[in-house]
Amino acid sequence: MVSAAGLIDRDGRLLMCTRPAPKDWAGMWEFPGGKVEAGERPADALVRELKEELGVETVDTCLAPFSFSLDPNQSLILLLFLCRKWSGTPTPQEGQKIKWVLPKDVLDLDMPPLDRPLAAQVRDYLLP
Ligand SMILES: Nc1nc2c([nH]c(=O)n2[C@@H]2O[C@H](COP(=O)(O)OP(=O)(O)OP(=O)(O)O)[C@@H](O)[C@H]2O)c(=O)[nH]1
Repeated sequence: MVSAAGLIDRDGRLLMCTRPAPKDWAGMWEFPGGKVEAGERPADALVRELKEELGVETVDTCLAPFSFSLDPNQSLILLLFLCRKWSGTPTPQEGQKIKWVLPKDVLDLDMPPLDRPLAAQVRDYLLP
């Protein structure tokens, strides 16, 4: 199971990150996050990953469950939370690129297959 975050800034933009090599889907744009470890709660995993990957701090009550995506074998579950409150400025900690993207532009990015339907849902949710 993987937890990922749609970080939304005050202008309603989404933070997207590239996957650094040699990870799978390297160079593609994804939601920040990572694998939930054994015995870990999904929201706690995401709090940990956001600190590790971006140096931002948040708490589980600021992570709103939004949607999920499944691979064809249903062996990977990608849980997407939305988050509007954190402290610190997102700064790449693992060599990834990051950028703030307007919802209308998010589907223009090259992204892993599980992310595309989630990105479409977030876009529709955020667009007026
Ligand atoms: N973090 C993240 N992982 C995603 C997304 N979409 C997606 O298919 N994945 C997949 O979820 C899996 C776990 O992601 P990850 O590699 O970021 O996990 P991690 O940071 O714990 O990795 P590690 O094994 O290097 O410690 C990968 O197979 C990755 O391809 C996404 O938007 N964000």
